[in-house]
Amino acid sequence: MELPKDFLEKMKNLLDEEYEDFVKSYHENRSHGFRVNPLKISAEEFKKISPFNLEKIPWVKEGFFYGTEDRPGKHPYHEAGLYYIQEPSAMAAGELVDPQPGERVLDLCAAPGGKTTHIAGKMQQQGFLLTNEIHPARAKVLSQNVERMGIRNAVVTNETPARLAQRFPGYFDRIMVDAPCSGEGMFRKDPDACAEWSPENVAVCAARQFDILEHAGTMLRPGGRLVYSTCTFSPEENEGVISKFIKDNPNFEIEDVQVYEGFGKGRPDWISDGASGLGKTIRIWPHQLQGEGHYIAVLRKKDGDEAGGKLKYAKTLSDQKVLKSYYQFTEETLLETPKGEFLLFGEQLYLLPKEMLSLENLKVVRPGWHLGTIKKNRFEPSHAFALGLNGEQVKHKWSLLSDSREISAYLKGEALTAEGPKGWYLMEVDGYSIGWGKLSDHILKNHFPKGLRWTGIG
Ligand SMILES: C[S@@+](CC[C@H](N)C(=O)[O-])C[C@H]1O[C@@H](n2cnc3c(N)ncnc32)[C@H](O)[C@@H]1O
Repeated sequence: MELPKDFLEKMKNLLDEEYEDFVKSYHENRSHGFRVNPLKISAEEFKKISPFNLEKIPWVKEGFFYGTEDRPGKHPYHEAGLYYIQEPSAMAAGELVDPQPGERVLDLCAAPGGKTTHIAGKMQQQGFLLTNEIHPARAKVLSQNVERMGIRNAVVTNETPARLAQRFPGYFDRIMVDAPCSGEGMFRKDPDACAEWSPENVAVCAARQFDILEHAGTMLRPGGRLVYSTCTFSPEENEGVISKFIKDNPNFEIEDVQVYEGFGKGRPDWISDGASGLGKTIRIWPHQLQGEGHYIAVLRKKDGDEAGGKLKYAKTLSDQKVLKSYYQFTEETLLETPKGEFLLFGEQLYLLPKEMLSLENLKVVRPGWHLGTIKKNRFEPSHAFALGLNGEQVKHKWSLLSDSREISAYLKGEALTAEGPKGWYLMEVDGYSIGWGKLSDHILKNHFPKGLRWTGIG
C-alpha cells in the first residue's frame, strides 16, 4: 500500500521516535473481530456453540477476534443476529457510551450501525434509542442491521444534525457522535480512504465535525454524556475539534474515564493553546494494540437547559379495531402479545418505544419495532418481528441445525417439508430466531425476505 507522502511526513513530525513502529504496522495484517449480541445470546453461551477460532478482545465485554480462515459473515448465525462484525478498536467507543436500560440515547452518525447495535445491546430493549444517518442509502443499511440484531426500542431517521437539534433540545441522556473523518486510522482496512486523503480534506472534515458536535451538544441533557470518536490520527479532527468545542461551550468538560492499558492519551501538545483536559481523551494506535487507529473523547454537560414541558409526543393509534387481525395473529402464534403504543404507517404496523416524541416532518426510516403489514382482513408478520422474538415466546417454532442442508435451503428461500398444526412458525437456527415460515399441507412456506436470501451453490 502506498501511503500519501504528506501524511507520512506529518506523522513523522508528530510521532518522532514511535514513527518507525507506526509505519511498520502498515505491513502487518490487521485483526478482525465481532461483538456477540447480548439481546440474543451471552458471550459465554456463544463461546460454547461458536464454530470460529475466537480470542477475547480485552477492552470489550462481548468482543472477540476471529481467525483469518473464519467467514462469520457467511454463517447462518450472522442472519440470526448473534453477532455484529466490527473493527476491534471501534468497539471501544460504544463501550464508553455506557448506556443504561431505560435511558434516552442518540447515535447521530450511525450507519452502518456498529455503535448503534453495541449501544442497543447494553440498553436491553428498554428506553429510547434514536439512530440517525444523513445519507439515505446508508440509512437503509443501518435499518437492516437494527432489524437483524432484533432491536425493538430503536427509531431510525435519515436527518441532518441541525434538524434533529431543533426537535430534541436538552433531551438525551447519552449521545454518540462517530463523526465522518479523513479515515487515516483505516488505511489498512479501507484503501479508498487512503486514495482520497489530502490536507485539504482533513480541514474540511474538521469543520464538519465541529458543526456536528455543536448540534449534538445542544441535544444533551444537563449531566448527560457525549462520546465523540473518529478513526483518524490528525490532531485537527481530534484534539483540535474537542478543544474548540470545550472553549465555546464552558458548560462541558472532558471526563476522566477508565481505559484499557494499551490505549494512548490525547495529545494537547499537538495543537496550539488547547483546552484543559485534552490529555484525558483517548488515542488508539495500530502499533500499540491489535486494532486500527481511533480517537475518543468522553464529554459531560455540567449544566444547561433540560427538555421542558413543551415536548410533543408521537400521535399513536387510537382505533384498536384496526388491530383485530394483529391480535388474531398473536393469539394463534404467540404465548404473549406485545403491547404498548402502536403506529400505523400506511399498512405497516410498528410498536413504538415508550413516551416517544413526535417525529412529524422528520425523515423516518423505521419508527420503532416493525411488527408487520395489516392487509384487509389479515396480518402478515415482518422479518423484524421474528428477529425480535425468541422461541420461548411463540406457540410454534421450527429449529434447524446450523450445519444442516435445511438451513441453507431456508436461507435460499426454499420451502421445507414439515409436520404439525397449520400456521405461522418461528424459524430458528440452533434455537435462535432467524425468520418466519408458514405451515400448511406438510409444506413450510418460506418467508425469509427475498432481498436477504442466500444465492449461489452450497
Ligand atoms: C464513521 S461513519 C459512522 C460509523 C458508524 N457509527 C458505525 O459504527 O457503524 C460516519 C457517518 O457519518 C455520516 N455523515 C457524513 N456527513 C455527515 C454530516 N454532515 N452530518 C452527520 N453525519 C454525516 C456518514 O454518512 C457516515 O455514515
